Amino acid sequence: MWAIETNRLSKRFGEVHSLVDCNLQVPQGIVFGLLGPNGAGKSTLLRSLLGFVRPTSGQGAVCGYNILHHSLQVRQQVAYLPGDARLYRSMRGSRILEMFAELHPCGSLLRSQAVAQRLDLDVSRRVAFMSTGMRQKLALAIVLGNRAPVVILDEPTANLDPAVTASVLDLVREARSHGQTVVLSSHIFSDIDSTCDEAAIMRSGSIVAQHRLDELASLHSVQALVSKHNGPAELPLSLRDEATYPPFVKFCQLVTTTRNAPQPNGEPAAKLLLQLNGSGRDWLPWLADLQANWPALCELKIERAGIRSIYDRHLSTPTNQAVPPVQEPSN
Ligand SMILES: Nc1ncnc2c1ncn2[C@@H]1O[C@H](COP(=O)(O)OP(=O)(O)OP(=O)(O)O)[C@@H](O)[C@H]1O
Repeated sequence: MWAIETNRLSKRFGEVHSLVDCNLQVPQGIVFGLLGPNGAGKSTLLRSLLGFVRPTSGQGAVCGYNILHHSLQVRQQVAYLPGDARLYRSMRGSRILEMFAELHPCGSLLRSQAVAQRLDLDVSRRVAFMSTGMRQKLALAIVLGNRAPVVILDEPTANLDPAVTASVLDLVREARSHGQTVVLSSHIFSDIDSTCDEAAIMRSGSIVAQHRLDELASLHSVQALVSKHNGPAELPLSLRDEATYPPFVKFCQLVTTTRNAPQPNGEPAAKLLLQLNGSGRDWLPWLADLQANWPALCELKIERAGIRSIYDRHLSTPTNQAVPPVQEPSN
């Protein structure tokens, strides 16, 4: 049984298609990342699972409970941190922790107090007098103190400083060690890379990619600017057709960009995206040759390919154009 499963889940708000045939399967007991640009539909998806948004069509289940017909049971299985958690402003933090611990069958005041302490939160203050980050810590103490089978966190580390973010991510890993499934919606690639076992990318209301992160370990991504100013900007022959790629090149795309590089002549630059598999011993000499023979290529940046490289690939392709299939490392 999946912890979370959706089948062609769709939601339309008037003319806005927030979810479009969204298919998702989240295995039990893992930390699962959900990424996507603003407006991709992440919050709508999470809210649909919990019954806060009624889907226009499609199906979904949480721990086997149908999201349309067993909404109460679904909520009993889930500890949910909304993206815009709002708490009663006149209440003190301590009273809020008590109230939420009583409300949920898997809640625990002691555990929530312990989380608040780890996050260094003074729970004696009234919510109205807390800073944005303090309110976020309070909401996290409610949710991460809960032992529900599924924990859904919509941008949990927004507004938190780096030290608190690290503590929150530790708590997420601890939740997994207790057998909980955690869904983490975030814009922060490093949080996803360091914490998640698997991640999905949403775009325009659909899941466009889903990956186990350990499968990305032997991939490197290369980004470089291609500046017409220094010579021809076209791809070399060997990179124009997949059939002639060197064996370690898993992906290659030249993307026109106006974002990154104002060119001296004001023209848009192009960006080369490469994905290379295997040991650097194999591909570093090839990359050095490529640069030596292609003067337009500059500002090479090589990184271990985390989820960001997959994200860039999917987001750099226009919506009406198919993204090349993902090539997993063959080793
Ligand atoms: N209640 C609503 N009424 C109308 N449109 C909505 C509503 N909720 C969401 N939308 C629209 O649905 C789309 C998806 O929004 P959603 O909040 O799910 O995106 P998101 O991926 O969570 O974005 P972000 O990263 O900015 O939080 C957006 O176009 C948004 O304007």
